[in-house]
Amino acid sequence: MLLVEVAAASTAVAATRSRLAKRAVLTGALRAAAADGPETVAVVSRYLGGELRQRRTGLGWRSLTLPPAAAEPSLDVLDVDRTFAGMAALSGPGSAGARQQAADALLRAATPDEQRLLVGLVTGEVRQGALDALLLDAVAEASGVEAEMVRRAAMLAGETEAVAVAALGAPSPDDARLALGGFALTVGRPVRPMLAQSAPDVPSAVARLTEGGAEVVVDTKLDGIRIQVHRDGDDVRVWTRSLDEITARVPEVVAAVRALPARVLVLDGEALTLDAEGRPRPFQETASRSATRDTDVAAATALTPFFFDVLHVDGRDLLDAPLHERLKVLDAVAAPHVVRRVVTSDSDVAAAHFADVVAAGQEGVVVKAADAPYEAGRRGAAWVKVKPRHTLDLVVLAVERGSGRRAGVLSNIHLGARDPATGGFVMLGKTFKGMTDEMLAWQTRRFRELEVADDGWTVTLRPEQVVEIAFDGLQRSTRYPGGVALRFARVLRYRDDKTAAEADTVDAVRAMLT
Ligand SMILES: Nc1ncnc2c1ncn2[C@@H]1O[C@H](COP(=O)(O)OP(=O)(O)OP(=O)(O)O)[C@@H](O)[C@H]1O
Repeated sequence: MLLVEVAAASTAVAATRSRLAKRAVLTGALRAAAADGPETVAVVSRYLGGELRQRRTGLGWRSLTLPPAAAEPSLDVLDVDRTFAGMAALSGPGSAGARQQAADALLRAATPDEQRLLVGLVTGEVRQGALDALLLDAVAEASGVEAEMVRRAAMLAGETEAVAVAALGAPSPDDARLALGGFALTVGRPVRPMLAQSAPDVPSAVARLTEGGAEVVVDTKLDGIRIQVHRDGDDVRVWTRSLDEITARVPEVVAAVRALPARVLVLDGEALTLDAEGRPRPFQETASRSATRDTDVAAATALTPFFFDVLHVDGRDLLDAPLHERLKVLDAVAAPHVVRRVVTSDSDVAAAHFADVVAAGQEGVVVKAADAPYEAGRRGAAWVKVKPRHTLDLVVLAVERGSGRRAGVLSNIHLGARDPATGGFVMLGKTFKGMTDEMLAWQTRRFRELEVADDGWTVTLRPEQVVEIAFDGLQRSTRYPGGVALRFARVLRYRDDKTAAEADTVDAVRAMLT
């Protein structure tokens, strides 16, 4: 299959706002790929989702200067994939130059449309969560199976490519169903974590879940890093929320799980650093601890794992078991490391637990439907988080140079919410508050990597860096284009475990304006 067909599909998807039209284009492209065989489906499903198959190519987007484009399309998708694989495999002296040459040759052979696609793939610009969801629907349509089956398989596989290959490679819809049914939870292969919706306070969270007097689980929300731990005998591996493996960096988590009384286990939880009294230390410490490879720092700030869910134990898959059953198993296998919770249908009891945990320095609670299964990868209705302070995950659109004490660093950041209607971002305000010296140094480096323009005062960025912002309230605004602005916005932390596609939307922000 020619790359130009994928480029045309990608342009057509971006050009329409209709989900149906987008899905039809993706379905057509996937069918064309399927006619060429599984290798082509593998590459095309990645490219349509906006990413390369290679996690890292070593190519920096800044080094991509566009040579003149080719007049006629000639590139085959499999050749393009091989070229990127070659670049990724280069190492040692001279590899940067060789990579550059290979990129230049590839871009020279590409038409303008193809160049746009290739640059988008290298920079990650076209990648979006919404696109992945659409792509899965297109896989379902192209293979004639139910969308729900495809989604479930993708969550269990932790990726779309393998699922597209399995579904589209099957000779009939029944065979495709069979192939998709084969994606089970596999110990050693992480699944996408279940996510939570939010509610402004405990009574509304409880009310959402207790219709008919049902009980809810009110779990302590710990402010650490999400961990998914798989154990198979003595082999223990740990992944983050974004499914990056961090096993080597968290030996204390590995040791704690090895000491539990089960041979095979998949646990979901949070790791954090505690002080001598057992109160959580500031999140920044947990974050820098889990990112470091420095053994001195690691020894000084040990991480403690806490678990709030179990997905598998000794041959038994628990994804479809109701939460109350999973928690019984969790208590039996992970007792010393289980998150504190109450089970109730009484909103006052839930609110009292919330007050207790916040007083103890924890972040809030997650209220969960006791009878719900584990919905891997879904921000479903069964988990609702409540925090005492307002926060939003926004995207940094630009940054201004600091002055005075901050001369020489990039300081005041422009904050944007995602606008699903346009695929762009809407500015909600600026802030230079809440940044530690360490954060200022980090962001000055980071924002230079994302720079697209610099007028001498403001540096415009590629909208990729997610930042978690605390604020005191919202106000209507004529100054900002979304009609809404943040009051007293301050930086809590940079979120490297989230992509811009996962940032909060301007609609969600407007809905908070009451
Ligand atoms: N007891 C708990 N149950 C579920 N999630 C918990 C719990 N304690 C802490 N968490 C964290 O809260 C998050 C749930 O919120 P959500 O799914 O919206 O993810 P998030 O966007 O990373 O949230 P946040 O920024 O609020 O931590 C989980 O990803 C997990 O890291």
